[in-house]
Amino acid sequence: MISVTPTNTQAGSLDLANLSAADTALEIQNLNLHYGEAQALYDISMKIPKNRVTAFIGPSGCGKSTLLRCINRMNDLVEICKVSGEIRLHEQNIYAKNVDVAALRRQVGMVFQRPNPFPKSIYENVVYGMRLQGVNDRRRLDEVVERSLKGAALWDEVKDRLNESAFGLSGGQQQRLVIARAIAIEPEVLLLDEPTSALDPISTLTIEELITELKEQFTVVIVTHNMQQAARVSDQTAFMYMGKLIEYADTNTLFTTPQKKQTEDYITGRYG
Ligand SMILES: Nc1ncnc2c1ncn2[C@@H]1O[C@H](COP(=O)(O)OP(=O)(O)OP(=O)(O)O)[C@@H](O)[C@H]1O
Repeated sequence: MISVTPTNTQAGSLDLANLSAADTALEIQNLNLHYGEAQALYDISMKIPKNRVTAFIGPSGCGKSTLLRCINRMNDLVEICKVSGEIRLHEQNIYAKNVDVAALRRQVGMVFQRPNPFPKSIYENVVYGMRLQGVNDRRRLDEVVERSLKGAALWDEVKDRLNESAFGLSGGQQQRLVIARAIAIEPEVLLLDEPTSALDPISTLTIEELITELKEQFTVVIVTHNMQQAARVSDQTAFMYMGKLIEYADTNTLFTTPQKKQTEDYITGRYG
């Protein structure tokens, strides 16, 4: 008995195994990852389609966040972490020696589980990345602030208090501010690591609606513990177990007719 019913209005199904280059945002190939002696990812290969939402699901410790963090090389910050294999963005392996990691992280933005606004005003949080790039033209920054806050469905709530501290916002508003900060520099890919797990149900719903809008402009990859959330927001779902990619399919297909017994056991709540 399948307990999760996909409810989102998913984009039409894609042949994920044979995705054309034009439809592919990222291609992960034979990715293996070790933390010291312990292997956390085993030979992961998958194509992540453009302008869609891809969810990584699976029981705690299966490697979802590790895989997500490989996509913008956040794992570089972990000294004992060793990666082999490739992740290609525009045909370029992001693990190649000549890659500018700061530039990669501008193309591949990330939002974490807990909202992490900077101790600055709402306005300065949004323009932080622009200022780092040396942009100080007020009119241009004003435009970015309005566009990004509208894009993060926060503008109407904060337009009259842009110079107030970001810490005065609710948790859900802070998470949307962090999304506005991430999209202000116009990345191509947005990585969301359990973005609603610290939020109340209403804020969660707002962020889920936002994710569906964001895919028009960005490729979104989300890690979630919550299968209902994956079913609501994602177009494709990857089920991982013990560091392996067990099944990757359109969300509707994965939740209604899983091909692997491990997937079926997980989505029907038999383990995890
Ligand atoms: N910095 C680290 N150093 C050593 N081991 C790590 C590190 N980060 C993760 N691991 C290990 O890698 C494995 C995968 O962890 P990861 O956090 O990617 O799983 P997850 O599926 O995202 O789990 P959760 O849903 O609980 O967040 C686990 O065994 C974890 O203990």
